[in-house]
Amino acid sequence: MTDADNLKRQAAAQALEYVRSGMKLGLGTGSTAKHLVDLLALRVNEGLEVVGVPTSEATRAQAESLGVPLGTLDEHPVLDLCIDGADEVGPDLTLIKGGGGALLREKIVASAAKQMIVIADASKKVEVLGTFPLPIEVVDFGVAAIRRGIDRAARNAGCHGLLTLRRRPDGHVFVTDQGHLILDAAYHSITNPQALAAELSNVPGVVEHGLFINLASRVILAGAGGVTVIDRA
Ligand SMILES: O=C[C@H](O)[C@H](O)[C@H](O)COP(=O)(O)O
Repeated sequence: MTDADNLKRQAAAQALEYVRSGMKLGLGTGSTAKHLVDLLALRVNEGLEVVGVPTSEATRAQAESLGVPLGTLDEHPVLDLCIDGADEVGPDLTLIKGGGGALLREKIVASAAKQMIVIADASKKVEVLGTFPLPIEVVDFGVAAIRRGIDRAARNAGCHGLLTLRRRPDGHVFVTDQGHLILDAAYHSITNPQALAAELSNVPGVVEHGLFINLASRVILAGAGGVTVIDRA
C-alpha cells in the first residue's frame, strides 16, 4: 500500500468509530471511500448490522461483492450518516467533490443524511478552494450554450477559468451514472463558494456542481503527524 493509501485507510478507519449497529449509511465514492467500504465489510462480517446506500455504481459493485447489505435512497430516504471522500476541504468545511464523477448522487445522498463525515488525507485541506478543477455536471444538450451560461455565472461570482469536457482515459467522453457530462472548471481560486454555488445552480442545463456547502459536519484528515478531526463550527 502506498503512503497516501495508508493515510486514506487511517481516515476511513477513524470514521468507522462513528458507525453503530442499526444505522443506515450513505457510502461515498472514490479511492478513500473504497477503503471505508473494505473496512466496513470486515465489521459486517463480524456482526455489525447496517444498511448501505451507495453513491455510485462503482461503490455499489464493491459493497455488493464484499457482502455489505445495501438499500436504495427510495427505501431509506433518511440516512443516519454519510461517509465520503473529497477533492478539497476548504474553510468552514466547504468541499470540492466530483473528481470521480459521482457528485450528483453524492450530494443527494449527503443531503439525505443527518450527518456527513468526510475522510481524506491531509493534503486535501486548502485555505482557498479551487486548485482542484471544479466538476460541473451538465445535460448532454446545448453544451456550447451551457458553457457560456457557466462562464457568465462564474464571472458574477468573481471566478473565471477554462472549462474542459471530461474524458475517460481511452479518450471517450466521460458519462456519469446519471447519463450526464462533466465540465471541469479551472477557477484556481474560489474566494466566495456560496456565491459561485448559487450562480451555477441558476444556469439552465447545469444539473449539479461539486461545491458542497453546509453538508459536511465533520472532517477526518490523516497526515504524517496522525489523524485530525475537525468539526464544523
Ligand atoms: O466523484 C468522486 C468523489 O467526489 C470522490 O469522493 C472524490 O473525488 C475524492 O476521491 P478520492 O478519495 O479518490 O480522492
